[in-house]
Amino acid sequence: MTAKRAIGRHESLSDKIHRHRGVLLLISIPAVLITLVVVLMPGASTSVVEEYALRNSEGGGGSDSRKYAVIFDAGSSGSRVHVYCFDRNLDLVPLENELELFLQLKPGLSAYPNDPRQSANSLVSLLDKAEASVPHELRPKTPVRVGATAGLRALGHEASENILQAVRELLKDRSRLKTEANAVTVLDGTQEGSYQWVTINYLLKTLGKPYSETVGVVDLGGGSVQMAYAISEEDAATAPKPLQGEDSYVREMYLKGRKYFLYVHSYLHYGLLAARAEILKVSEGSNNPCIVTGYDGTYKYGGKAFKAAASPSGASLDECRRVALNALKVNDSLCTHMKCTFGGVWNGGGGGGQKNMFVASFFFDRAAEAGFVDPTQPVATVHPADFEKAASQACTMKLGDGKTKFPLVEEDNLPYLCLDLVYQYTLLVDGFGLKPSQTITLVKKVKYGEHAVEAAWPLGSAIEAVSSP
Ligand SMILES: O=c1[nH]cnc2c1ncn2[C@@H]1O[C@H](COP(=O)(O)OP(=O)(O)O)[C@@H](O)[C@H]1O
Ligand SMILES: [Ca+2]
Repeated sequence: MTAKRAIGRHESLSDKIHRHRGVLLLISIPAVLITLVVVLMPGASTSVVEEYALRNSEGGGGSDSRKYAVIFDAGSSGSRVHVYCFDRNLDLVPLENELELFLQLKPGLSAYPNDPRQSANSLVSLLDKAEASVPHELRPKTPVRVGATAGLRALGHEASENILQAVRELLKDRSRLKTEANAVTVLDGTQEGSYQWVTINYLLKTLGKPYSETVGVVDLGGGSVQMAYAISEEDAATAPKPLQGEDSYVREMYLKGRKYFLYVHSYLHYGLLAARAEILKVSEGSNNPCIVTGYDGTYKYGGKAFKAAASPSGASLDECRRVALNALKVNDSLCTHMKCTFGGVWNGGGGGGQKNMFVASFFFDRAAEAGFVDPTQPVATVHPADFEKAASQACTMKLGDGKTKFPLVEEDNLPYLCLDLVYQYTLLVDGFGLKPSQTITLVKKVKYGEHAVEAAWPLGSAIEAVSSP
């Protein structure tokens, strides 16, 4: 019975084919022609092969779920690019051997205040290499962002806008990457601080946990310094209202299913290189107790020159501390809030989110140069007091002995080693109110699986870029 029905169906199918052979011929001729064109056209056949190769190289996972992001960090002292690749769970996946492509060069965009085109062109080599690391067919889907920080902030609106416009044109002319609206901007300081907080907590896998289990961050750049940490909803409700033109103290963020209230503040002109100028301004053209004994020169910052000369009696830790406190404006009479850091800025109220502090950028670099952390390790556990201890040695040395006493310090930094270390100690203890004995983590990179990723704000920006629809 079954066999009979099958035969019957076979017969009727061939009958049908026979009856409709004219229509079938009409359909099949264009189909064959289209197939021939697709296979023979050079462009089309290349893309078919490339997609196949990509799928194979990814072990069958498919490229569809992978998202790349290219983020430029246009910092005050240099430009850098980071390329990240995320899987569909928003976990980082390796590009080649590392979890990110990271390239950097000096100087930054703000070194060309009067030549926007040259400023933008300084990014060309970074752009070309970053783009080349993104698979061909994913480039038009891959967001590229350029975030400029303190260097362009300090240049003022017109000069910085001209440079950003030249960067937008460079991306349009030279790149196939996707530029969203507002992809090329000066980040405001609170944005920069919150991206840094997201970066570190993402890499530590503390995102999604209660706020008191997250870590706080300090990022000491060349031009500005940021602090960010999560606070309770109740503390957020009591945050002082920002004055007109100021950034608000609290950002609400929704991450991994949890709402966070992030205290964040950025201090323009208090990055390490800018703070040198502030400290030299205090002694206004005369000798300065922070300058290493035996040095007499000028310090250039932001297009201005400052006299940087040691006093005949040499540098002094105590006197340098006084000058640093003066430059920081650690002065309670400025504070109209319950408790301030410095310059009249609210301190955020402290709490569990500030218990563990991850302190990045120049804090790590100077500690490594001064020799009390290992530069080959991604993180180091120290205490603010370690900066004071190193400062007491730097402030009593003679310039001529610098190279033997501190062999890792870059030559240009030697005259300023006492100043830098005193400033860093003063910033942590008198500025941010940390105890000298508190354990803090100096961080250059954060381990993520077998790899380590740069502890810098661009990852936070990349996560936002690939999460938005
Ligand atoms: O990706 C990074 N990884 C580690 N350190 C970084 C990275 N980007 C910047 N830094 C640190 O920041 C310092 C310079 O700050 P930057 O030029 O970004 O100033 P800004 O943040 O005030 O604009 C560098 O010397 C370095 O210590
Ligand atoms: Ca920076």
